[in-house]
Amino acid sequence: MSIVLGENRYGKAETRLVRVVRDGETHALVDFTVGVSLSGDLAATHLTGDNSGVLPTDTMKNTVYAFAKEHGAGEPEEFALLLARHFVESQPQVRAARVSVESSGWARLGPHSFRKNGDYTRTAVVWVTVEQTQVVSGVTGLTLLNTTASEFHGFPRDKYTTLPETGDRILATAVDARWRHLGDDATWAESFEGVLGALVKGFVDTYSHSLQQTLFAMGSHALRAREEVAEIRLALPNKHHYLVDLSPFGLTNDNEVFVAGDRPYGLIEGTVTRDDVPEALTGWYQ
Ligand SMILES: O=c1[nH]c(=O)c2[nH]c(=O)[nH]c2[nH]1
Repeated sequence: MSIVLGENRYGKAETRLVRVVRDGETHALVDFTVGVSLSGDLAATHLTGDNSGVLPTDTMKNTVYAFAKEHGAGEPEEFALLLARHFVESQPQVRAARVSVESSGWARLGPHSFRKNGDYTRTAVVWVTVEQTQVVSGVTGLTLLNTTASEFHGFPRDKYTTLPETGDRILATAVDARWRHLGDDATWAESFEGVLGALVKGFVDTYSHSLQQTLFAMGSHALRAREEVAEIRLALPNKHHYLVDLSPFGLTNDNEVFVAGDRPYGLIEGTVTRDDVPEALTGWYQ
């Protein structure tokens, strides 16, 4: 028996970057959380402690800030590509770089005043290897709710099933979506807004018999709306809303009073793909 080193990577997680662009009196603001992770010919440091190939994670953090000054921090995908390409091109032992950006939106209140948006986070993850580039955009925490047009029935029952069938319920979820681009040069902001709009439209316009059906409809809307997107991975928590029993108070409850459940919650996950696109790098949605 021998013990061998398996897959490994290293990097700097969650570098917090705020970049202000001063255009006279009017300022613009970008708020990114950046993750860098490198892999390649890095066995020596694990096996013998030879650090000759280990670009310090501190340097990765510094590069994020220096690039924000030198190149600006534009679209998350663009900034991530710039960083990932830099690490692969400048460090021969690095064969692949994964750079993630979480972008928090700030709504303008005045020339230099902003209010933080809490309704969702935009994300980008890029992988750059010596041969390949892959860009994945996404959104997390986009909470959507329909007060009707949702049923759930026809499911199997066993001796542990207590869930009543319903022909009218609240359907709510916090969308975690990632979509893989076919290329690496989309018009990122427009593409993001397009996918976001399509996902929301898919949720709103679908008469749902299950969150699974809604997931496929949302993914299909996104792929139909944006030809630059190859596939989309959705993770949809089912944010259950339970009818409150008002009968002890002599009151009826005709789908009007609910308790919003917290945990546990159903978690519906799936990928919606065009059937004619090249394969992704494995684990592209991670
Ligand atoms: O849309 C739903 N899908 C399920 O798989 C499920 N399971 C459950 O208990 N409620 C629901 N709702």
